[in-house]
Amino acid sequence: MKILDVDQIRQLDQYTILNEPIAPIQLMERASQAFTNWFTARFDSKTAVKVFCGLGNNGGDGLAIARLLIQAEYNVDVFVVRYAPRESDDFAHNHRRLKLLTAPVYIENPGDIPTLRHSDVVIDAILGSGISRPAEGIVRSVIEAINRAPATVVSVDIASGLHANSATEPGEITICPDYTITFEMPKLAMLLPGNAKSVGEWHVVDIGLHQRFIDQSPTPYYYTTRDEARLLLRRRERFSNKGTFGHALLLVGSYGKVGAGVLAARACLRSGVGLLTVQVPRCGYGILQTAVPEVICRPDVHERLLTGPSEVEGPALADYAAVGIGPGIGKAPETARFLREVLTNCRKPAVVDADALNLLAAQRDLMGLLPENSILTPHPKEFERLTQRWQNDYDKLEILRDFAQRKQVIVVLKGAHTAIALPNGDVHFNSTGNPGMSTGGTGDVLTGVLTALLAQGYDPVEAAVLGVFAHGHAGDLAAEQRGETGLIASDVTDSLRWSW
Ligand SMILES: NC(=O)C1=CN([C@@H]2O[C@H](COP(=O)(O)OP(=O)(O)OC[C@H]3O[C@@H](n4cnc5c(N)ncnc54)[C@H](O)[C@@H]3O)[C@@H](O)[C@H]2O)[C@@H](O)CC1
Ligand SMILES: Nc1ncnc2c1ncn2[C@@H]1O[C@H](COP(=O)(O)OP(=O)(O)O)[C@@H](O)[C@H]1O
Ligand SMILES: [K+]
Repeated sequence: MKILDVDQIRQLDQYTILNEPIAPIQLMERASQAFTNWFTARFDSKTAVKVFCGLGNNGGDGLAIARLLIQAEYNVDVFVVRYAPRESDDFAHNHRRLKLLTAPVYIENPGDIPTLRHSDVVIDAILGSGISRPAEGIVRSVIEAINRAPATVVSVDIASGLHANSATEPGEITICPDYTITFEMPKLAMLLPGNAKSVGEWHVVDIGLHQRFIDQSPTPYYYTTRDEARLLLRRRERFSNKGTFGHALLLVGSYGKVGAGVLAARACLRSGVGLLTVQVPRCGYGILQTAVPEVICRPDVHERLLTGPSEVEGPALADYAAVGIGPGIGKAPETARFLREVLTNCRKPAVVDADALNLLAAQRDLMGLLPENSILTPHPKEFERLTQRWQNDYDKLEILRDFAQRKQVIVVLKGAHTAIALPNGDVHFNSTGNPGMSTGGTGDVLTGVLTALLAQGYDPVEAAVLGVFAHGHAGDLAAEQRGETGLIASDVTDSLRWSW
């Protein structure tokens, strides 16, 4: 799904109005109905609803929502924050209609702000995507009062005060909602960690904006939907054999971190690889053979480190269908030398994770050896080591896009809504995963998943988008079974389903 910016969404509204065609007020009605459908499914009609409206179209939505809820026999109070003399045409239209049912209360001074109770549900329709300056004066006072109150808060389209696709500067205030119900597509702001409090749990509701305009609109930002991820999945052919699904090589582990290798290996096997060889330091031999009997184990000649040579013969590096390197390998100079050798000899895109990334950060010339379209999977700290500090999430996104383009690699920047930056500058945000996955070893599982997809011949871009989605989906299934708190990395592997 594309993520468009505010200007594009405004043009999309206009295009829909002209080409569907639909009257602007009808489009507002459709958006308000979509919000109301979500709201009535979530809160019953005994709920005390307090709708706070601004004077633009977001406020117009609020007035229409209030009318629809009154018609559905909810108990609704409406407040209009009168911060300016002018109101939008569609606000005025909905104001006239609402006044036939109820009298809104006008808030012009802080003394006009009502007291909110724990049982109240606030609908925040003060400012929407049209915000063009920080919230000040009475708007600020109302936002502060709502944030202080114990009530549940649901924002219409976007939390009042939050910018949809640019940074909220220090000192700016936003509503901190429990929920955001946004129209048609997520806004970039909703995918960035710094805005977590200004977004809450968010849901997209479809308001039928014109698909042709969306298709034609250029954007570097995408959000992976379940349907899109499903389309990437390949079926296993009836007359296949293990050769069909590739022979992968994982280079993993060091003394004390052999478990990282076990996690990556199990996830690789659960992701459909045909055959898997795992090279671990000699101390990991017994562990790996016991924990994962399905793999071919190549013990390194070194007892504790990965250094390269093994007594066990195997294919040349270039003959493996895919190579994954990093989980648990440590940062010893011997391992750094081996990494250099691997990157020099590996002609196919590789998966590079964890300490392999830290070694790249320490010896930047190694980056020049990365095979084109390799998949790097840093968490934010590892990415910072590879690049530089950033000022805010938007700055980070630019650094991310620039890095992927300059190095011609795929960067999977992990976290909630993992951002996958492609060599062409596009960024795909993931839609699956949960905070239960913030636990040691889940990243190692992802390395195994991605290596398996490359070995099966998935194009690296598709492998990254699909693998990250499937890994998060498995995390969500695991959390359903055990809850988030008790979730461990092996649960993610055990929940890999490859269907959704
Ligand atoms: N395609 C869509 O997504 C649709 C959007 N609609 C609604 O329209 C909203 C956008 O409407 P508008 O463009 O009128 O924007 P807003 O409702 O956000 O209002 C902006 C108005 O307030 C002023 N303003 C900007 N920043 C301010 C501040 N800090 N303090 C006080 N006033 C400020 C602006 O000059 C403008 O007049 C969306 O968020 C959504 O709720 C729906 O009605 C219809 C369809
Ligand atoms: N809050 C979260 N929401 C969704 N996914 C998360 C969250 N926290 C962590 N994850 C996922 O869990 C994995 C953690 O990887 P990483 O930090 O490398 O862990 P480790 O190095 O211990 O294996 C990543 O895939 C990341 O996207
Ligand atoms: K709002």
